[in-house]
Amino acid sequence: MIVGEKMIKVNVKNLIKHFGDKKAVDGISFEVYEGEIFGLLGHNGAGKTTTLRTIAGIINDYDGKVEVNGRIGYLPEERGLYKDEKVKDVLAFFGGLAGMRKEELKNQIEYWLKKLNVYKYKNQKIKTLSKGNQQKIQFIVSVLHNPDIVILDEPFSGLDVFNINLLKKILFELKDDGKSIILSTHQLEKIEKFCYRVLILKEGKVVHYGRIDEICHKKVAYIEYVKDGKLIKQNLPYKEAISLIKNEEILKNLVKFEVRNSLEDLFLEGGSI
Ligand SMILES: Nc1ncnc2c1ncn2[C@@H]1O[C@H](COP(=O)(O)OP(=O)(O)OP(=O)(O)O)[C@@H](O)[C@H]1O
Repeated sequence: MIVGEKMIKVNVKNLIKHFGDKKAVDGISFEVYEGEIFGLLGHNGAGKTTTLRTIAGIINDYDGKVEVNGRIGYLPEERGLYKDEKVKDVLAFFGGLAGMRKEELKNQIEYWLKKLNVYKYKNQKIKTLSKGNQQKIQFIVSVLHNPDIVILDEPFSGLDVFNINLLKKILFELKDDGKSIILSTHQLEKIEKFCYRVLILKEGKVVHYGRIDEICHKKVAYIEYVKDGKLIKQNLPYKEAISLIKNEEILKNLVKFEVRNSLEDLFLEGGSI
């Protein structure tokens, strides 16, 4: 589907997913375009992994609509490779599963191992590699078959600063090549100024959705006041907060009023605006 100039690669509409009584994802909607890095943010348990697994086709029983337009590569949160097998054999196995031809597979394995600085381990068993290097091999599994949409669940966890930067550089290259990257993280500092657009989730619901620069520049006020003996805490659009404190009763009982606009603030409070 094309909207304006942009090709939509993933279209999620009113997605709801229950696990028993637990609503893990509660009616979220968003789009991911061709050639962008899209961030899914939220604290532990916010619903990020469930959303990514649904897009990846691992979860099939859900309400709502999930349209995927292209081939998917997926780095799961729970890392798991065949630890007693050699790096090159594991990659050949997964590439084969994805339908890659022998010659192409050989070239791609070599290309990616070199790109991620792990070529020298190609004949070693997975279990002999450090955690970070095992993760790099698992990342290679997710991109080896040249997917259009790369889904990465917490791709930076377990990597040192050098490798985080290496991975970021590679993700930028993939984006410039027209791929759509969807990644999740609970570490904000890892994605600020990196993802172009983000979806912030809290308890399965969308708290913010849009361009990171717009979200950060949207003026928000955090307000605390006592009403009927209860402390009310709210994040509100700045103008709304101003008109609220024009109410004498609220002004009299005001505990805190702060103007906020950084992503970190919005993320931490998770208020609805
Ligand atoms: N297979 C499952 N069975 C039961 N409950 C589940 C299952 N998977 C997820 N949940 C619940 O759904 C909610 C959302 O979980 P999810 O893993 O999607 O969150 P998350 O944002 O990825 O968290 P984290 O950062 O900790 O990985 C949590 O309350 C979790 O306990």
